[in-house]
Amino acid sequence: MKRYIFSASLVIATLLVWVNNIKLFGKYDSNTNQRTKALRVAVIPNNQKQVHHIFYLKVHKTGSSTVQNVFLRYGIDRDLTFVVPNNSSGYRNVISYTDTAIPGYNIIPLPKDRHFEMLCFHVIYNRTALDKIMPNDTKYVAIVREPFLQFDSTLRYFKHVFGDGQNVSTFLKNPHLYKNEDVRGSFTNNRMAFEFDFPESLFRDFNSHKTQEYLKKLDEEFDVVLVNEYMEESIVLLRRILNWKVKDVIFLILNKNVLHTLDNTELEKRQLYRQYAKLDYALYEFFFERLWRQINIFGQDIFREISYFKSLRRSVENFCSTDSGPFIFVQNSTWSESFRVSRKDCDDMLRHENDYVDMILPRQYK
Ligand SMILES: Nc1ncnc2c1ncn2[C@@H]1O[C@H](COP(=O)(O)OS(=O)(=O)O)[C@@H](OP(=O)(O)O)[C@H]1O
Repeated sequence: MKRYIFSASLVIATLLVWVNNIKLFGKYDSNTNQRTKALRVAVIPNNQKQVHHIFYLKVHKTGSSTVQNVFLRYGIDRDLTFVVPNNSSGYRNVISYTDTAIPGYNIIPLPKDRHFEMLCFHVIYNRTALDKIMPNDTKYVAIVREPFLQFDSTLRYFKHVFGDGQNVSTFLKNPHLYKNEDVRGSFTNNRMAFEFDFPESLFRDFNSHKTQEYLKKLDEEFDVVLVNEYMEESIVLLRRILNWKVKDVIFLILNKNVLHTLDNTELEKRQLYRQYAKLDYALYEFFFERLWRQINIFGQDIFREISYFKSLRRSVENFCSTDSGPFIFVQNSTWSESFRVSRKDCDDMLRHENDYVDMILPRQYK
């Protein structure tokens, strides 16, 4: 009888683990019957080394500067070698608005006896080209934002080009009448998808099947895609996958635009934009869903870390925006040893990327 109960319990336990795995690990690649890369990378042993090889796709108007600052701080502190723009874009902090990174064309050549470790300036993704400059074990990270908010942020940022937003509905009703249709030069034609290097034919002629095929490729190639609306959740996931310390990933919000264009025509504009920016919506929805699948792999503990991180960030934001002493002391926790956040840390978190370029250049190319 005892043996029967034991065997029955074992069967039930096995079934529970199996069901739980399906729930936690979610999607299986139908071709290989394997978990997709994003879900594999999330299961890392605790004793793994910190990741130093990173490509970060800094997608425009998604909160990308806030996250870039985390990479710049980390890389500078450890003297990592950055891929740096050579100013051919006209900007010191932009590799290219239209192309991927190409040595001798838009990036400064590799310093002697070093290899590139981090790329975090604006550039267009292209895996074949990036494989030529980044190490094989590079983690690929990117960021997306709810498409209409990304579009609205773009319009406000480039107000000198787009005006005060009055003509947006007219444009969205007939986008093909505008030169915006040339996807390479455009900041409003599915810009996020363009930066992710979606095939150009899909911008002219949307095809759901081909879009999903391309998303499958991105799913295999990117380790973490952060979602602006869940920034803290995304950053905690990133910290775990890179095996970095809590202090490394604290951030202050950068590049906030206080202007607002959202008004009583917003609903109409949203509907028109969804019709127009099909690639951006497909991209966002895909990685939104994937973010939560990845987070869930870590179980309840990651949710505790997220709420700890949110409250820590509030304290840091408060400290950095007031005149309240030279540092705050952060007690040790399940996720971190104790550490201090100093006035210098606040300055580092707020420093503009151009100032980081000025710090990187003399170190790498002395
Ligand atoms: N942490 C966090 N969470 C949510 N949103 C954030 C965050 N950090 C920056 N932002 C918002 O992102 C917008 C700026 O994006 P980028 O830094 O990518 O702009 S840029 O392309 O580098 O110019 C800009 O959006 P708008 O204010 O709507 O224009 C920022 O407010």
